[in-house]
Amino acid sequence: MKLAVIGTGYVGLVSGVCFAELGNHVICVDKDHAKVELLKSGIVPIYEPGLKELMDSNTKIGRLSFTSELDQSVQESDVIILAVGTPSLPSGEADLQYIEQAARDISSALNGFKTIMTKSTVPVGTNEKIKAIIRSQTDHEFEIVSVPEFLREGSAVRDTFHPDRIVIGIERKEAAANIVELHRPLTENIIVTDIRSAEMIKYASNAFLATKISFINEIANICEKVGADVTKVAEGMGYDKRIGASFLNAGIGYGGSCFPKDTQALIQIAGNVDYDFKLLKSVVDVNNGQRFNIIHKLESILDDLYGKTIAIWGLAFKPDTDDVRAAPAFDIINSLLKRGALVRAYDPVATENFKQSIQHDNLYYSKTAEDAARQADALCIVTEWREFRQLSLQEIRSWLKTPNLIDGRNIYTEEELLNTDFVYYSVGRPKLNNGVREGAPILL
Ligand SMILES: NC(=O)c1ccc[n+]([C@@H]2O[C@H](COP(=O)([O-])OP(=O)(O)OC[C@H]3O[C@@H](n4cnc5c(N)ncnc54)[C@H](O)[C@@H]3O)[C@@H](O)[C@H]2O)c1
Ligand SMILES: O=c1ccn([C@@H]2O[C@H](COP(=O)(O)OP(=O)(O)O[C@H]3O[C@H](CO)[C@@H](O)[C@H](O)[C@H]3O)[C@@H](O)[C@H]2O)c(=O)[nH]1
Repeated sequence: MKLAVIGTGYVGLVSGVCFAELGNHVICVDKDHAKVELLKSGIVPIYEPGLKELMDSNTKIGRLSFTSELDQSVQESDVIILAVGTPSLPSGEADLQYIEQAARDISSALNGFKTIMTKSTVPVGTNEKIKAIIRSQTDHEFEIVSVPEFLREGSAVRDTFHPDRIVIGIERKEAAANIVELHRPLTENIIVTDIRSAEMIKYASNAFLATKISFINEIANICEKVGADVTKVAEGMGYDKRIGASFLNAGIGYGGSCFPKDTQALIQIAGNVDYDFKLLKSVVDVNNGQRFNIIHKLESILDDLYGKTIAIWGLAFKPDTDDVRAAPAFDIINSLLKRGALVRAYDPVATENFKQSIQHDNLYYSKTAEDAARQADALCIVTEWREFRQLSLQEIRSWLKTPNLIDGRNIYTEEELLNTDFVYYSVGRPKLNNGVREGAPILL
């Protein structure tokens, strides 16, 4: 099949490359000329494991190309895939300006029947708007299909080749054949439904996953007070197939370009039809507070943070990505700077992106984990990069001025802390002091 992918961000680029790998001819289009030039010269503008190799091999054999010329790409393709951004407006609603512009751009280029497939996450009713925009500008026939994307950053290539399901929302089920065929090599789990339900499946899925995270984080906060261990609690819950073990990792809360924006957007979608989505509002509230537990824990050890040196390991919103959109590290670092702390931050790949948003006299970006930790009064683990896990606690101890470790992602076990002199705070597990549990009240 011949495909044009509009928007070469995390979703568009990964989808384009993977569809090419499946044997389709793919033209990736972006209005960002600098990005297109990078892609043309073989440089992947994002960090995503496994993407570069597939991009290179498919470009080489001529199945994959990059351009800013939308008209020609649309005219040469059977299926047009919309993968432009839908960020949040200040109100929390999804900003549809990019997708509406892309719809206008496509409509003026149409030269015959096309299938227009929306992968961007869009509020219920948006595909109908897209249809109306295109209909108002062309007499050519076209079919609108909503195929929401469920990939995760950091494992986007793997997720694209092994999706749990493909959701296809379409007005006339009989028109779905080519889109089913396009996705058939990926999974047997293909659900064909109406467009509004497809749009809602995407928001409901993200909102549910966000709810799981806030739920376990609240359980973790209670565990800290009653002397229980949330990792054991989650394990015990997870064996119940109705609950499931995934997405029960307690920590500093969710970030990224999807959960924060999509939960807000769903609250707005509900609000627009006079429905007060109380549960989801609480999920967001819990998440917004969770990251500050790191600050409270630091203050409980160091008291006043003014003039203290705090090392931050991890700036990306999760490991294996350079994406810092809505990363909890922003709030944590800003809060430390506000208290007069000196911050030494390190991330294996996301530093450059992070730097573009915060520069401050008291914020130093280190080139190594060791450099960030040197002579620090405390070390905070904000993102669970594998690199951090591979360092020995003895080594880390030798770099720090005082052995204070705040593990926001529970990367160490209690056993590993035995025989060390760390003051160790994690999330939802008892505080350890010199390897010994401290402060857990005994419940009778
Ligand atoms: N990032 C994810 O993990 C993920 C996963 C699932 C769904 N989504 C959804 O997919 C959509 C895209 O997300 P993303 O993270 O890939 O966005 P992104 O910001 O990384 O990329 C969007 C790209 O679209 C380009 N663009 C915008 N308007 C254009 C136009 N008119 N013509 C050509 N190019 C245009 C931009 O220049 C940019 O390169 C969003 O709706 C998002 O919610 C994202
Ligand atoms: O048990 C968990 C799992 C995740 N997180 C956090 O949740 C956020 C999101 O993580 P993840 O879902 O792995 O990454 P995303 O790339 O944001 O992917 C989510 O958002 C995408 C965009 O809509 C969807 O396509 C994916 O299905 C959905 O998982 C990150 O900050 C994680 O640290 C936790 O705190 N605990």
